[in-house]
Amino acid sequence: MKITEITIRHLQMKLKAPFTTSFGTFTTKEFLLLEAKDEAGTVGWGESVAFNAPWYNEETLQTNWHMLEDFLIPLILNKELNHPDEVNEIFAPIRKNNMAKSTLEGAVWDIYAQQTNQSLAKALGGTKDKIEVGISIGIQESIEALVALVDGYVKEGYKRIKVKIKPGWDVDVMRTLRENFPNVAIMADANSAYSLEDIDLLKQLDAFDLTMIEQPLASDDIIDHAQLQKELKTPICLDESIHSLEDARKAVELGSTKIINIKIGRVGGLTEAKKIHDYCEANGIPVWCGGMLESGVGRSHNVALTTLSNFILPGDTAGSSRYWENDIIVPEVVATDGYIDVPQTTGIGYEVDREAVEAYTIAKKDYK
Ligand SMILES: O=C(O)CCC(=O)c1ccccc1C(=O)O
Ligand SMILES: [Mg+2]
Repeated sequence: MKITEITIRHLQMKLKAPFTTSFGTFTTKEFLLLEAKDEAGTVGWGESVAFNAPWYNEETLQTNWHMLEDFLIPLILNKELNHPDEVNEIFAPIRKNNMAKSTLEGAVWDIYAQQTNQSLAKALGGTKDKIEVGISIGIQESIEALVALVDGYVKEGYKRIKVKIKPGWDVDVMRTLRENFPNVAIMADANSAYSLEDIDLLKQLDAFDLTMIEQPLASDDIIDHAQLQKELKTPICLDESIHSLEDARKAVELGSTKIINIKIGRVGGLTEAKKIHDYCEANGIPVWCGGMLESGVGRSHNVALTTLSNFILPGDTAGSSRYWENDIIVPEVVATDGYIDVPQTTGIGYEVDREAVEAYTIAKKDYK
């Protein structure tokens, strides 16, 4: 397999409803979509999950474009590749910039799956033909509004409800949810809004039988999380702090995390995501697939990854219609009773709707 042509597009899609986390509110989603073609004409797709501002991590879609254009694409274009795992090795000398790396690596995986006549899920070693999904709900105007939203999603069948928390929107919110939904799997995601000084507040969350608390402390920390986990009954799940297999190993050895949220972009691609998955499986650490408000392309990669056996907990990969009026893939990703059927056709298993892509594109550049 040899990639001979690449196109980067900058897309802008309006979210159906604003999504608020402890670090900011999204009303539209801007992202890069990467199309790669090999010498046989096979087309593969990758999505950058970097946002337009460095809130979640230090990358932005503009830094991703720079890294892809000036460093990553030149390393891959016209190079003979036998397997997508080689991309992970080729990119290794370039530090960090994981979301940029993952954008191109994902497209290579899609092409590889098609060239070997299998679904991306099978190419990754996945075993499930349907996956269990949960949903992530942003910070709302009022607790009543949140309860009404959760009620709707529970009735739709989502297998786990995650809510965003921040100082001032935490203990009362979680108590009210537990009172209203005694039998639902509920968790909280703080996106690094707390420090060890908040330990008494965080301990109050232990009363609500939460499945886990995600990334309560600093985005680059694994030391304080270990301290916090000693004092908490609720399992800690790391998101922002884990960028590689090495990070995962250190966090697990220190006792900083009992569960890991794997995001393909954050860890630099599907190969590294698989490595973290395999390490966690061998060490009794359940994983689940996080989300970054992806379009259908990124979503399809998340669906494929979630078919690996140690994705035991429901992920954040909700159906397309939870985010978009019109997604850029056909069919859209559909969640029914909290399950998504994994497509069996080759590659990502969904057709990219080129008309929709063009309609959302605000910039574009070709590389040969
Ligand atoms: O529905 C999704 O895609 C997941 C939403 C979500 O929780 C999230 C959205 C944007 C940035 C960070 C996060 C997160 O998991 O921390
Ligand atoms: Mg998170």
